[in-house]
Amino acid sequence: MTRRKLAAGNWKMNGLRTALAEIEALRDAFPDPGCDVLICPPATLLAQSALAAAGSSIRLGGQDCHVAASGAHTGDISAAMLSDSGATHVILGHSERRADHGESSALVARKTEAAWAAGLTAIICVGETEAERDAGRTLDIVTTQVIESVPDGAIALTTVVAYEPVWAIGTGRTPTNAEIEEVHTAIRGALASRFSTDVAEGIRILYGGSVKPGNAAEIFALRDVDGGLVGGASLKASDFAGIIRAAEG
Ligand SMILES: O=C(CO)COP(=O)(O)O
Repeated sequence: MTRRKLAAGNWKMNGLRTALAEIEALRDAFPDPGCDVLICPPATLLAQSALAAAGSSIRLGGQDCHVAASGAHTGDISAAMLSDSGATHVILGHSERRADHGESSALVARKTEAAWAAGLTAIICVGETEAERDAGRTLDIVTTQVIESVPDGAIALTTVVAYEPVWAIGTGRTPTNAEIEEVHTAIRGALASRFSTDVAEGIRILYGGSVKPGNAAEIFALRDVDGGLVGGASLKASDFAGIIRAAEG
C-alpha cells in the first residue's frame, strides 16, 4: 500500500497576522505539491489563513478542540468552530497539551470523536519522555497511548498518528533511524491488532521532533514513516519548503 506523505506544520503559540505571508509564500511555491501539505496556525489566524491558502492545495488544521460541539466552556474552541474557520484537520493530544493541561489519552479519544463528528481528520500525538526511554519503556508507553487515544471505529481517511518523542521536541535531538523505525512499526502493529491490517496499513504515521530541512529526507525514507509533524522549522516558509520537498521524495 502506498501512503501519500504528509508534511504538517504545527505553529504552536506563534504567529501574528504578519505570519500569513509564510502561507502565501508556500501557496506560491507549491501550486501542485507531490505530498499533502498542512499548516496548523494558532486558532486566531485560522480564518485568515484559509483566505491566504484559498485555491491552493494547502490544508489547515487546529491545534486542539473541546469534546463538546458548543456550550458554556469559556476560552475553548469546538471542532465545528475549527471546521467553520476553514480547518480540515486538528492536532490532538500533543505532549505540550498532555503536560500543560493534564490531558489523558481517554480525553484525547473523546476529542478525536468530536473531531470526526465535525468532519475533521484527527492527528493524534503520542510519545515517550526521556525518563521513559531511559527506562526501556518506550514501546510500552507509546503503544498504550495509541490504543487508549484512538477511539473505536477509526478509519484511515480521518486518522493520523504522530510519534513525537517528548525529549526530541525543540531540542535538536532525534532518535536514531533504527529507533524511529522500531516505534513506527510498533505503532502500526498496535493499530493492526486493535482494528485490522487494512486500517493500520492506511493510517499515516508521522514523525515529529526536531525535523529540519537537513534531516527530513532521511527520516521520511524510513519504513512506516509517512511524513512529519514539524514545529520550529514550519514557521518560516523557506525552511518548511525544504521539508515539503523531502516529503515529495
Ligand atoms: O512538537 C512538534 C510538532 O508538533 C515538534 O516541534 P519541533 O519541530 O520544534 O521539535
